[in-house]
Amino acid sequence: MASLNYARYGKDNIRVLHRKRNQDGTQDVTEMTVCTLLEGDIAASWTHSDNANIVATDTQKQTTYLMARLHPVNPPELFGSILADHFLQQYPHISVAHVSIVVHRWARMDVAGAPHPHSFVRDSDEKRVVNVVARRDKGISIRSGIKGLLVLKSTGSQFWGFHRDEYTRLPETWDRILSTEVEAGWNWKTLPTLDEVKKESEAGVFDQAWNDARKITLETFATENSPSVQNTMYMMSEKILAAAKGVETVEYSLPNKHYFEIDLSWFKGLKNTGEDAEVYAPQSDPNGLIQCTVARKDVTPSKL
Ligand SMILES: O=c1[nH]c(=O)c2[nH]c(=O)[nH]c2[nH]1
Repeated sequence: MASLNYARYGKDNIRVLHRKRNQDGTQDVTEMTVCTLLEGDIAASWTHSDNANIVATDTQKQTTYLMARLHPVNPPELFGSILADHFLQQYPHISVAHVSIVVHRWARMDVAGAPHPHSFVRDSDEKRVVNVVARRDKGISIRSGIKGLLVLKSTGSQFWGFHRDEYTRLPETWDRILSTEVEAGWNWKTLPTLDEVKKESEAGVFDQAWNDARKITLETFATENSPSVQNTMYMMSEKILAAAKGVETVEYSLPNKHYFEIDLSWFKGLKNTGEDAEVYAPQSDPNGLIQCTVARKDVTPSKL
């Protein structure tokens, strides 16, 4: 005998572009990729070929388009909560609704020195991401984040004092290139209702936290003389917790994208290592991968 231990289903890669016409004649665009996943009294579809309780994934897609037409799409934390809450309100047999949103960058173009009213450029692969989980009678949990923010510093990074034994080859360094593709997330205190999410949204806390987290990430990366990726990400996390009061935990996942020095001394004794290093070999793989979850002192981290 078998039993269905866990099931959820939905529509992934729902692509939406929203155009907003402003009173002053300018327009805004928001492009996002949405994933919806539902849980609840749905097992019979798997176990007994009974689809009566299945809200078709196509319906979930149509609902996503409709909600984007009927409600604000910004901030994504609010839109995700509206969509997730709708699934719980509309379908009593659905107990948990997951909505993930990836927002793609469209930065307003500067043309002849002025912001253009309706033209945009994809200036980076960086994404703003949001994961919303609405649980019936248990509130709305939101994780906000940044993905794909590629950064590099050509000095101001060290790595020394690490454990050494007969397996160690890596020399200590007091000056190296540091590069990473930032993946950062911050988990909000669970909000009891959609109205509470709306209040937070109207107070601007989600956009403020995203701006602060991005600024903190970039400024800490640039200005700290980093002793390790580990320490740098901890500094960033501490600052985000200080800046965003409604955030309970901060997570970072940072690949260490290595740039190796190249010994060129075989050519007439040419110096290209240590203080003389100018030409480096970027490495695509393997890469270090450093991760952490940082909580306020009074909150027990859930994933450590
Ligand atoms: O910042 C770093 N942390 C490490 O754990 C590590 N390991 C390594 O080889 N280089 C680095 N750099």
